[in-house]
Amino acid sequence: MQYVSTRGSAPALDFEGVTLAGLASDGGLYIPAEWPRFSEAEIAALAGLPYAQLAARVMQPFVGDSLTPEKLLELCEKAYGRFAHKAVTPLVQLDEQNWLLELFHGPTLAFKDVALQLLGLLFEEFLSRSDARLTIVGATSGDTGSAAIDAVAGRDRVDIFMLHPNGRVSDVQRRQMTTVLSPNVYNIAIDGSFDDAQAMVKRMFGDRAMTDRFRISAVNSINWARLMAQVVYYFAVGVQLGAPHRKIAFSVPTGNFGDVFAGYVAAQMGLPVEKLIVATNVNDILHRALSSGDYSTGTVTPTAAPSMDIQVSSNFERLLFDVGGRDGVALAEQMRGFEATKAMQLTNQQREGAAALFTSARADPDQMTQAIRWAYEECGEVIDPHTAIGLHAARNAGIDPAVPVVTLATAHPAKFRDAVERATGTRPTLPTRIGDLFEREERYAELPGDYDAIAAYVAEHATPNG
Ligand SMILES: Cc1ncc(COP(=O)(O)O)c(C=O)c1O
Ligand SMILES: N[C@@H](CCOP(=O)(O)O)C(=O)O
Repeated sequence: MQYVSTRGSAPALDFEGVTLAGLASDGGLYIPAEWPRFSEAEIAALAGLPYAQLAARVMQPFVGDSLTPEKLLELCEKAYGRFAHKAVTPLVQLDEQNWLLELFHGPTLAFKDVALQLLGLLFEEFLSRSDARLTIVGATSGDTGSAAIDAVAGRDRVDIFMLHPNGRVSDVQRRQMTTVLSPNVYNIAIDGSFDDAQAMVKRMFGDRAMTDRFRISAVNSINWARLMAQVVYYFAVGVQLGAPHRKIAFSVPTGNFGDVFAGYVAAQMGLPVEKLIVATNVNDILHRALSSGDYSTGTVTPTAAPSMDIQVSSNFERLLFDVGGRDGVALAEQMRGFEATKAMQLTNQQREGAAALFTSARADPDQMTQAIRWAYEECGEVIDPHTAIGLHAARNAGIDPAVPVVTLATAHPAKFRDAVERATGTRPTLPTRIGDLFEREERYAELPGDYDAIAAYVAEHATPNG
């Protein structure tokens, strides 16, 4: 399997290459040169498989020759063996039409673990084949940070620098990152938003002074391997609900457009998807883009669903590339315009291509609270604010009642105890494995939202490659 950049000028790479590279050298994102396709019989044969086996089958076409099937299965069994639920991603029925796909049973209680537990092992495997070492630079609005840190803490040949917006993540989210005291882990609280942090991370990939000394890589969903591992649970739930003989709709709480793009990939591979519902909070650039073609940023508004407080959604570029005719040169020009003005209009081809599968909705704080309350009072389920935004969108999308609608439950409610308590009157308790989180020592640096300061900090602490 070869991967090409959405901006057309970086070299094509294989799976090992894109995993270690993270972002393409032309500033684009890597995407498979073509989508692998499963037959109906191959999809039907996934039913009933244990999660790790299903994962290895779904991912093998993307991995190609970079790993043997046996090695891929071994890594999947190791990664998903750490989940607290036997099913790894269990499905819960809410009413006749609505279902929740619980993605938060991994070590750090959010859907990010599903991909990052595997990515940590992939880094280890690929680095063991040479003398290289990695400097991972990541941005988090709360959940990627702890999941990535858990996946690489204490590993040889990797340093991780994780930027989070100071004061804009929940106290549980912050402590899940900052109480990991391994010597290869560096947490940095920056003045600014997640978007500021993500922009600085991307800039570092193009900074020769850094890339000449360090092999920079990514754990955010700009790294293709992240998305690949997220495609798996769409197939896992699909076959449980009747695929390939029945269509399924998915409602996805969305920020960086990674999770919902994984659903798009599953559809390209043959999963019968009725609709992908892109659910946003008031930081609604994606809802505006999909409903009117207007992709223009405003300032990021802090909300009770902080992990979705994002305006610049990296993976939207992958969708624009795929539905816009895969013209990297034209997209590079369009993205340059967006980077300069913070606004762009989707082309007709991009709008129509996206509309075939995507719809969108926005939830304000009241609608989010009402969705938490509905799930609690009518269905006996305690859900987190991000999941609630997805559920609000699912219940209002007007999907044919015969089609099951699966809302992705992206975080454990205990990560957002204040918001859940306000809505339900009940304060979720922390699972026992992090029950002592508030007694643990914290360590992190506080830096201005200034690229030079961040680059200097990384250069001072990272171990050079070679
Ligand atoms: C709990 C939670 N829900 C939803 C999202 C949005 O997912 P994505 O960025 O893949 O769109 C995030 C962050 O990414 C998150 O942490
Ligand atoms: N919501 C994320 C933001 C980063 O998204 P990613 O999926 O690209 O890593 C977070 O919680 O950090």
